Amino acid sequence: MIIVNCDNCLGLMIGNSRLHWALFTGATLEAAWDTDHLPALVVEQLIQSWQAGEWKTELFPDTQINAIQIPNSTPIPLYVASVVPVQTQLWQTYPYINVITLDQLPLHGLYPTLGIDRALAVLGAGENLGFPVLVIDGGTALTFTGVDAQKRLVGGAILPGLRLQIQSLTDRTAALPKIELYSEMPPRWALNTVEAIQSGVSYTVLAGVKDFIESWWQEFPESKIAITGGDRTLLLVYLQAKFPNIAAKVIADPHLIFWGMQSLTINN
Ligand SMILES: Nc1ncnc2c1ncn2[C@@H]1O[C@H](COP(=O)(O)OP(=O)(O)O)[C@@H](O)[C@H]1O
Ligand SMILES: CC(C)(COP(=O)(O)O)[C@@H](O)C(=O)NCCC(=O)O
Ligand SMILES: [K+]
Repeated sequence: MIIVNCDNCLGLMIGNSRLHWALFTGATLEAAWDTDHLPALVVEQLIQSWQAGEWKTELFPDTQINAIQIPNSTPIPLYVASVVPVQTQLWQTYPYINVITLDQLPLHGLYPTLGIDRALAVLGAGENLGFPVLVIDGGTALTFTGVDAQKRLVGGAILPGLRLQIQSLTDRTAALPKIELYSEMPPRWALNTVEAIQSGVSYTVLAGVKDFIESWWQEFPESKIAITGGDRTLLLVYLQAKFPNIAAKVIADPHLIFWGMQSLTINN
């Protein structure tokens, strides 16, 4: 297991849609924000500044980090977890990078190709809420990841996330338009194309989520369930609309991956 030792350090989770950033001071999560994947030139600029101990917060306009006064000082340590190897590559020239890998986590029974985002999120959820725990991550992919009381991976599942489902219909059909999902459950029996897509995606995903949760509770009746990722709020609103009793027991938390990183810090 690695020990993350930091006064001021950056955490970076590289997802398939976006970058997820965190500023830690010791074991405290001071700020978290998301950006798009960055062009190589911007990455170069950041690397050079951080090496000189300068934060370059102006490169993250309109994000939480701009509200924080951080003194420039020594080179800034960067802890990276990534499920996108070409994006990881961009940061590899930074001398103060630490790439977090599965073997560094205090979890058992992980299979070698498991996503580090899933492992960190389920670790973070378990450290905060207790084990066993099930994590639902509504990201580019929608994933379920469950760990038992002994911190052993029980298993999980992967399906296309909400945006990806809609996008794949638009991309691979002639007649289906580009649409957005609304923050409310649409009517099930649609009478137009837009609502038909909205209905199809939201009702089937919701039925799947409910089924995975109920199945998990059959094995682990006392287990906490946490939901994270860019679609967590939408999924929870859908769940509240159709299955309020289940929704009431699902805990939404955008920072599970960073709680996982935080649990590795020396000050923790
Ligand atoms: N600015 C955004 N860019 C991309 N996805 C977004 C954005 N805001 C909300 N989302 C939603 O978040 C989901 C992606 O979740 P996210 O956790 O960012 O993915 P990843 O961790 O794979 O990068 C998409 O399905 C989309 O519906
Ligand atoms: C399933 C994922 C694509 C999810 O990535 P994300 O949606 O968070 O960008 C990622 O966790 C991954 O690449 N996993 C490797 C395969 C596995 O977990 O079994
Ligand atoms: K994710």
